[in-house]
Amino acid sequence: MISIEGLRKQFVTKKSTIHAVDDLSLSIKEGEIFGVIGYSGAGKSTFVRLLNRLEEPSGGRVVIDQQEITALSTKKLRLARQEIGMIFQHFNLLWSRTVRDNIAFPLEIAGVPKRERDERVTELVGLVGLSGREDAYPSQLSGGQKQRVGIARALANNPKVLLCDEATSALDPDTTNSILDLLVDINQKLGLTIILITHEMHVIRKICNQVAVMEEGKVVEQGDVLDIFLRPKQQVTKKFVEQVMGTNDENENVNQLIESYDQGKIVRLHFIGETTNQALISYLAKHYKLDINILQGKITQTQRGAYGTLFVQLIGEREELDRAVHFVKEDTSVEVEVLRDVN
Ligand SMILES: Nc1ncnc2c1ncn2[C@@H]1O[C@H](COP(=O)(O)OP(=O)(O)OP(=O)(O)O)[C@@H](O)[C@H]1O
Repeated sequence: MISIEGLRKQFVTKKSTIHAVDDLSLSIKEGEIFGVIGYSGAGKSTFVRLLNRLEEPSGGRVVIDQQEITALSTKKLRLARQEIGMIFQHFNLLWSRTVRDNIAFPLEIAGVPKRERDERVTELVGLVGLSGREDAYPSQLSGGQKQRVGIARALANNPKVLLCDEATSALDPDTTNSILDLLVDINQKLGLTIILITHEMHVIRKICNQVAVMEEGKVVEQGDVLDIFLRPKQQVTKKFVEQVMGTNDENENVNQLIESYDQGKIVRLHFIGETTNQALISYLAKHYKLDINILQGKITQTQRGAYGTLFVQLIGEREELDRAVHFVKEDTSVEVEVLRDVN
């Protein structure tokens, strides 16, 4: 759906030349929610603004739905932008216009007749959950509601792609979650491809399928979200994963666990993304003669199921414990490591 090749943007200032986006190549599939994460200054905003040429590239190619955006004349670009919706951290609403008129604005520009415009606005207001607030002004809305207006306005012309530039960064955690849920809902209902820029890994974890990590204008790591959580390679990626999973001070703790719980087996269960495995603990307790003691762990949810680690103590006859461990190894996708066997 989107192909980006060798994209570059330099800002030349009196003192220096800043390579905000530096030879960046990516391809993004149709219907995907693609996250781009990086710390402040990594070049994320510049990157996303290059995609619809709110910022003119210094070099490289952007192709969206078979249309080479980087080769379009100003006039054709205006039309192409109707296919690319965008939402912003600070909403960018028109303060003197009501919710209804904000959402109608891109339709007016596209020359949609009044009756059709009204119908479309009513539909969009319902889609983003703002029915009843059509006549409110932005100043009368909460942050989450303002972003809902931003989303409805971005969707007005039925775009194929939605660009989100730190769309939840100004919102509190609950509101962030409700806006992220809305984005997933829209992605599923409309089959829209979403590119989402953020500095928060929990946003990526919650809704993205794919993620690219940016540092100094480049993509330094990229892949399926679950794989990136499982095997982060770059230091910067490891730090982002730690935002969600906590720091990796397990090794010290493991020795402590082994010393404190001297009965049975101590095992580490590593959940890597299949939701069917979430009932594993109760399954083991029901089907094998053993007691399970959960000692420590952290499990989080991604779009592809649970990810995380659980340390458990299995108490029972050696043979029964061996059978249970064998079952987990052979018949589930949960990775199991015996840290201390029966004494
Ligand atoms: N118009 C501009 N003129 C000069 N330098 C710029 C301009 N816009 C961005 N930059 C520089 O380009 C680099 C990347 O900025 P960008 O805003 O894209 O990063 P970011 O990852 O989005 O960070 P943040 O989340 O803080 O906005 C920074 O060094 C920034 O100072």
